[in-house]
Amino acid sequence: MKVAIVGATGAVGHELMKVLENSTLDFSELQLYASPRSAGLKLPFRGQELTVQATPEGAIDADVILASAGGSISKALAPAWVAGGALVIDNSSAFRYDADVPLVVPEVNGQAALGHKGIIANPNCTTAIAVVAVAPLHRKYGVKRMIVSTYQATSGAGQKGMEELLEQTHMQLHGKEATASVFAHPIPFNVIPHIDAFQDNGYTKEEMKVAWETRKILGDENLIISCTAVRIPTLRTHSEAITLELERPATPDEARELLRHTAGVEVRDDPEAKLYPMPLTASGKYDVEVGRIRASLAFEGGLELFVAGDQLLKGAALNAVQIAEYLQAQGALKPRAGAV
Ligand SMILES: NC(=O)C1=CN([C@@H]2O[C@H](COP(=O)(O)OP(=O)(O)OC[C@H]3O[C@@H](n4cnc5c(N)ncnc54)[C@H](OP(=O)(O)O)[C@@H]3O)[C@@H](O)[C@H]2O)C=CC1
Ligand SMILES: N[C@@H](CC(=O)OP(=O)(O)O)C(=O)O
Repeated sequence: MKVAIVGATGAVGHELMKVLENSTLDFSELQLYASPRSAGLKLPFRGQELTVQATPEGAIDADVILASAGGSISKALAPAWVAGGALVIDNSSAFRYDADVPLVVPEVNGQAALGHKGIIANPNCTTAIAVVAVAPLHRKYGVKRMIVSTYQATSGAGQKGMEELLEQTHMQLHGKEATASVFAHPIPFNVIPHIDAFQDNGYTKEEMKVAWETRKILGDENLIISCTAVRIPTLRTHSEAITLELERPATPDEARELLRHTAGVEVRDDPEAKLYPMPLTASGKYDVEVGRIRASLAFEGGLELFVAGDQLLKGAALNAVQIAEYLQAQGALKPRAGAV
């Protein structure tokens, strides 16, 4: 089984290599691709040095391609990768809303990927983190309405997002004015309620992705979802305050018990002991932290929660590798016929 990463030098690509290093996925070869400027760069993997290649225009000799070079690259090249026989697990938003492309979080709807050839889409990071916690509650209590406020790290905008936070913080601490380039305004000591483009309805595209993609993953087009997405000056991990109106009432204890037995979730919920989800503790972790679980004052029988998930992991690299691991474990991932 040959695996390729396209976008290996980026923020998600870096995490893909780390996750693959410790993955149970059975593969014999890893190929790394990025833009021509990175060609020749050597990156360590399992005690070896792998050379980054410029991404070719056509097919890639790999069985699984983990794509994380942005939507325009995926849109332009994924059809050729699929024509070459590869299964493409795409981190970009290019194909997420196509009816014939499954949008997958393995713990929630892994079966949607079974028997599928071609492209499998990895969800938006904010959405993936939220659904890990919300899916079991939806299954048991029926979510009617979901209101989300996000606190999103700068690495959501890639490597250059983290660099802008660090450089601008240094400048501001030295009394120099910081000019925004990646973000709409200077990010240090600030919060910016603007992620991705504003839509005609006044929401941003990031906010609408949470609504569109949560409905697709949970398979429930009736779910009412409203999100406010905010960029904050942290390096990694997205946090989210989530309010749920439920069809059948749930107590915080019942929700805690259910979430304690949910794959991909770590219940971190002991306010007296100052234990709750935070980027400081969730960064680098595979599980999504869930805490501050309490009865909602806004919706009778509903719940309030706070989640923190490393969006470079569960929101991107980890989820993509977990899709491949899941398919292999189900016997649904095989080398291409005739491949050498
Ligand atoms: N950051 C996040 O939290 C999340 C990101 N995603 C998605 O993952 C994708 C990657 O994001 P991220 O890692 O953050 O971005 P980065 O900007 O950090 O990395 C981009 C990667 O794409 C490569 N690349 C750029 N242009 C080309 C090109 N013309 N041909 C081939 N490769 C190219 C870059 O190579 P080089 O270094 O050579 O320029 C680099 O490896 C995006 O689609 C993003 O939307 C999804 C979920 C979460
Ligand atoms: N938009 C997210 C990261 C991201 O790349 O999302 P998407 O894969 O939906 O484009 C953020 O800025 O935090």
